[in-house]
Amino acid sequence: MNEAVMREEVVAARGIKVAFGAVKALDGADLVLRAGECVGLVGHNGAGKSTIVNVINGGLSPQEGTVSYGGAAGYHGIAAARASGVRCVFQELSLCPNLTVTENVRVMHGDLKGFGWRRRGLSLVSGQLDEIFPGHRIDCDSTVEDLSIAERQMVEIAISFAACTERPRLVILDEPTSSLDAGLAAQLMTYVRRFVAAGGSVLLISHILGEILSTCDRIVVMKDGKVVADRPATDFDTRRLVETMGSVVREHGFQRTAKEKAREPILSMEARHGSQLGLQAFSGEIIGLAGLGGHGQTEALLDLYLSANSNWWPAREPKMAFVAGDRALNGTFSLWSIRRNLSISSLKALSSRSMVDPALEDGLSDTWKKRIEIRTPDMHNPILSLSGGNQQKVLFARALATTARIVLMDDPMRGVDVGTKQEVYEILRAEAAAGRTFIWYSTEMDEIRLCDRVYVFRDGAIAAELVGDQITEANVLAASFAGGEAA
Ligand SMILES: Nc1ncnc2c1ncn2[C@@H]1O[C@H](COP(=O)(O)OP(=O)(O)OP(=O)(O)O)[C@@H](O)[C@H]1O
Repeated sequence: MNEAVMREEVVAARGIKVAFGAVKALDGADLVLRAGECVGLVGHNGAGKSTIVNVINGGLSPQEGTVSYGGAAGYHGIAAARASGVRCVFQELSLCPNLTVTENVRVMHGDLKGFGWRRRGLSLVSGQLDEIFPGHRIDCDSTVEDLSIAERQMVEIAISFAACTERPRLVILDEPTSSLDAGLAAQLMTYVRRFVAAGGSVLLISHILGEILSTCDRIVVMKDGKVVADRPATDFDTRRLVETMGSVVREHGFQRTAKEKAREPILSMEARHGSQLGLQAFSGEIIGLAGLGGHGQTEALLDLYLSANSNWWPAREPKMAFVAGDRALNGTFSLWSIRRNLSISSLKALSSRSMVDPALEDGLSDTWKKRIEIRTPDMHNPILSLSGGNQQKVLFARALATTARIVLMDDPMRGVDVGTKQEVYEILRAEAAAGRTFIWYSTEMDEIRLCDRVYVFRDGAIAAELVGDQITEANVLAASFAGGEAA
């Protein structure tokens, strides 16, 4: 018997079937997690990853199959999972926005009670934050809605790993680094390895294949509700992983454009916060905003957007479209259908005599459903019936479907699978070649490398402008830290 099989079973889900109406979210999936291992779970958007997490977490009862905790089949549910030491950091963050960080610890840890709980909760979460993200600057007395999306993600991760009366045995991390910059993501992965070395178990779900390959001991690949591979991580490299997921690795032979300077910029932002550098965008360029997360990139995008649009009366033909990064907060209309979520920014083009033409609206939604493969049987279904990555695709389609000449993107690829990302990159290239301009904040270096020109942000200001071959990870990192010199 090999070592993995001998290790103690923390959770085992076998033969799991879950259907939502006509959609078979899980179609006989197996997933076994053991102590002392980090398992990577990958698959295309809608493959069933979050659904199997909900089953393991006890929040969803399967129509068929069994779930056992600690090797003993028995009661299944949230309480059983919790009692077995299962904790989960959800893709759609679940902190209460109107409570402080410490009060959220109290909500998540029912055993934190009695006199002095606030003081104990504060030291629990701040200690855990220090351990996972040394050097973080989160004030645990602040209200969650005042934190950035990255800080909220960090807090939720810290609360899940924190041991109040009992240590967690299995922590499920569903897209934990989607809002973290490379430095914070690396800190988290280092901590995950420490937790696993001490006997803990981690299930890591991510579309960033590099972190799966470098952090996990075993990788499980899902496709259309089934597990199609379950092997040691050493059996995979990026290409094999992508192919097992059912996508094809494409080489990007993008030709960077050198269009600037000769013409008038179509957009500019003055230098700020003591920097000498402002931002200029020319027609047909893809401009990247890089740097450590939370250093003013999102604020710069919002300022650019508000410089051309009213924030209370939407223009009928806006000059700029905006793809929001925090889809739950300011991206999706959660009570609307997928189709309405997609068409909302194109109403003028879809209207005749001031009335929206349903046939045109259906045409638009069918076109984009095919173009970026929105996985749903019916675009009239509610937006929340989509998996997270598919919701993000709808936000993308909403912006690209407009006639806006400039598209601002606030780290828009969060949770989008690798196959779709490649499709979207090609759409961006084609649209840029046709004259559209993209200003793209991304926390992923692979995306920053696809840009024609990059502005690196530091402390709210532009610290460096990199063009063409200057766009390297080393130069971005050097400019991201005070005293660093980009080559
Ligand atoms: N509450 C629901 N109602 C209807 N369909 C649902 C519901 N939840 C999930 N689904 C469907 O089940 C399938 C699996 O979704 P799931 O969220 O598990 O995918 P995923 O692999 O986590 O995707 P992603 O990478 O985008 O997060 C999808 O087709 C999704 O649309």
